[in-house]
Amino acid sequence: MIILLTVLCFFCGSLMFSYWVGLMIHKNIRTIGDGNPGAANLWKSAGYKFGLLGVVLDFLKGYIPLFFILSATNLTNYQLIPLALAPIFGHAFSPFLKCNGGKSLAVSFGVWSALTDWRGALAYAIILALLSLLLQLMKRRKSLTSEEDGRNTVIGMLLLVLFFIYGNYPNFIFWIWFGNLLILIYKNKQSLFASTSQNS
Ligand SMILES: O=P(O)(O)OC[C@H](O)CO
Repeated sequence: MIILLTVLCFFCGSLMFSYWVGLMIHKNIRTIGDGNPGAANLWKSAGYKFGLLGVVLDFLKGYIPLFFILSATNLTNYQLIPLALAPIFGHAFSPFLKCNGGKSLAVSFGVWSALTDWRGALAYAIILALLSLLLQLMKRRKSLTSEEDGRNTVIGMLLLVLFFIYGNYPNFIFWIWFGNLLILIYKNKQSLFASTSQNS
């Protein structure tokens, strides 16, 4: 059953809603900004209404499968590890985009919301907001580059472990966190290793 559910979760994550919503309104978001097929580029190319739609859909494809699995099954903690990582992996390596999917930020929020009763996702959102604010103050400008956003995404996930340690979360949460971190590092590798001088 775990294999079947993992495949189902992977399939949910691989549904590239932001990209497809863009195509429906004749926008190829892969040609916008950093080319990521996520909600931010949908927002940039089609405005906030479509951007929010992309955020919600990409969030729900992580939240809904995990929510139902947690509600309807009695799987043990460690059995949840592949199930939780599958939607994140599905978005990052979507077969619908020839395994070249998105950065998996929105779907990660969905997964953590379901897994931690919103707490982990809220903590991650606060960490990201603080990191962005700090960088904006340091740089004395309003918007961050996509490289800076990418770096914040990874640093924020790294710092999220402090919340899980403080909250005495069980071990399997740390394995999911570690898998999520590795996927984010891989998907943001260009931002992480880009020269800072290029962006300043
Ligand atoms: O990480 P993704 O692919 O869900 O995209 C979300 C945002 O567009 C990233 O800034």
